[in-house]
Amino acid sequence: MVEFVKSHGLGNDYIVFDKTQINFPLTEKNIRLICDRNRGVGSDGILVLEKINNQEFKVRIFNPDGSEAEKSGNGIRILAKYIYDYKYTTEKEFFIYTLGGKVKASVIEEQNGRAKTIEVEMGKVTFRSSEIPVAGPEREVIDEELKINGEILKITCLSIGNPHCVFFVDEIDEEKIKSLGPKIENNPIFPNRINVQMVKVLDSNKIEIRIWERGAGYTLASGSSSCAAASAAYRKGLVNNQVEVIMPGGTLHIRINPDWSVNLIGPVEEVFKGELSEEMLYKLKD
Ligand SMILES: N[C@H](CCC[C@H](N)C(=O)O)C(=O)O
Repeated sequence: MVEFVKSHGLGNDYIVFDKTQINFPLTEKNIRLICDRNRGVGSDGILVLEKINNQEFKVRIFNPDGSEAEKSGNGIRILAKYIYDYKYTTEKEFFIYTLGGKVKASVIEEQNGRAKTIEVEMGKVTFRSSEIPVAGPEREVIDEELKINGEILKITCLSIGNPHCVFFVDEIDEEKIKSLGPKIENNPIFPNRINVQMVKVLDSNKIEIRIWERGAGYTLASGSSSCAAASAAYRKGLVNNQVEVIMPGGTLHIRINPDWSVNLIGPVEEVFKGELSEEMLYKLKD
């Protein structure tokens, strides 16, 4: 029997598996099938948890297209809630190793022994082209021109473990992010592809964003995208170091520290628990 929990962070939903229960290969085909909203469980991604000890955990993060991600802000909050609620730890603060580095999660609000609000130390951002990566000469990618759809965009790119491409607008336009998103995501100057954010600065402590995620497409919220958009705006002097990031799914609170490490605070909700049926497991093992 393969059990899972389905949770979301502001409408960005993930399926959580315990690694010890997984008895099928984590192939692209299988990840795509499980994340399929018609033929599978359906989600914006999969988290596979491995316990190291009472305070250290490891996670693999998968996008619904089957690709593996280095980091996920909503994913880490969802995983932290799972670790706490299902008593994998006796602590309220613990570390999670991701492909994009070690992060620290803290349960900062709970109700009846279940985590409601999580803070994540997401790691440091870098604007260096070689660390994102962005093709071309070694440089910081700030306000560079990129031609997309015959339009010249000014982009600021960074990594917080996973890669992000940020552009600023006067007015949010959902159709525009849905048309530009895939063209930017898959542009050859991004060897590992890239997550995309359209950003409208509302005031010195508030931005509104729309997201096109690498390997997932349009999502209602994204933690790492929130960190990236806030960091790009801060680097350009458009906001202070504490930023509310407003998305269709809700608001996340970001703090950019002097060393360019970024903290993220936001809610998590568990929706249901389930188990993969024998028929599904038969397909996954095929
Ligand atoms: N699609 C992302 C991973 C998930 C990020 C997002 N869901 C978040 O909350 O940070 C990537 O390939 O880097």
